[in-house]
Amino acid sequence: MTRGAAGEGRGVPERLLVKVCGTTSVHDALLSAEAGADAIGLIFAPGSRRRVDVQAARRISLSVGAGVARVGVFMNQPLDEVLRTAETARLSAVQIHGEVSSLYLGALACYHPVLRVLRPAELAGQGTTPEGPVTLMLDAPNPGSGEALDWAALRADFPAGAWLAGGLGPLNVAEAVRVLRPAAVDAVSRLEASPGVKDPEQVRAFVRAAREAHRALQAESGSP
Ligand SMILES: O=C(O)c1ccccc1NCC(=O)[C@H](O)[C@H](O)COP(=O)(O)O
Repeated sequence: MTRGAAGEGRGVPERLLVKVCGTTSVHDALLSAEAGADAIGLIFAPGSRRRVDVQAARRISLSVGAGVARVGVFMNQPLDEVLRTAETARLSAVQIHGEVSSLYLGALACYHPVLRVLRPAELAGQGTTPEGPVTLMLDAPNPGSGEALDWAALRADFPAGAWLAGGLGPLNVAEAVRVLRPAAVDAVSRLEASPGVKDPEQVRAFVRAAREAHRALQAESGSP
């Protein structure tokens, strides 16, 4: 991955990962996998309309196999709950929202790759997302709300190597990729027919638009 200081002369990442979040069924997991997604998100955060139970998540994870990353999404949940869920649901990474300590993140990172979610107001001064098991991810203040961020305003502070979420969909992902050059894009609301149920056309169009945008950036910059 090409990295650099936040904002300054950011390169084009070698790969753009695409994550389709809020998967609640084997049917939708296979749809995302067939559309070419690199990762699916399984939400365990309390109160989410897309929350999935651990046994259903396990069936979903096993259905897509090792070729698609299974990211468990948690919000202010105890460490032992996250670790037990990750094991039972066969997660390959955990995404952590909310107020947690660096000790908590460090302990989790001993066992699983961690996506640490930040809101726009927390971005300043983060620098580059660190090499290693904790990767930064920018999301809207109200996750899963479909609210898009002001990418141009965040450009100077967006850490190289970070993931991007927040109101992304087939119609705007190309612009977000062009402005912020994230290492990965993640979406849920704009890919749904109803909460927790995917719209196949939107999922396919999102993956396609993200890939095309990344290819165009690579071509422009002369990267292979
Ligand atoms: O989607 C939810 O219901 C949710 C609830 C609580 C914590 C996280 C949640 N979603 C996490 C995601 O990774 C979403 O894909 C991300 O917030 C983007 O959502 P959207 O803006 O709706 O595309």
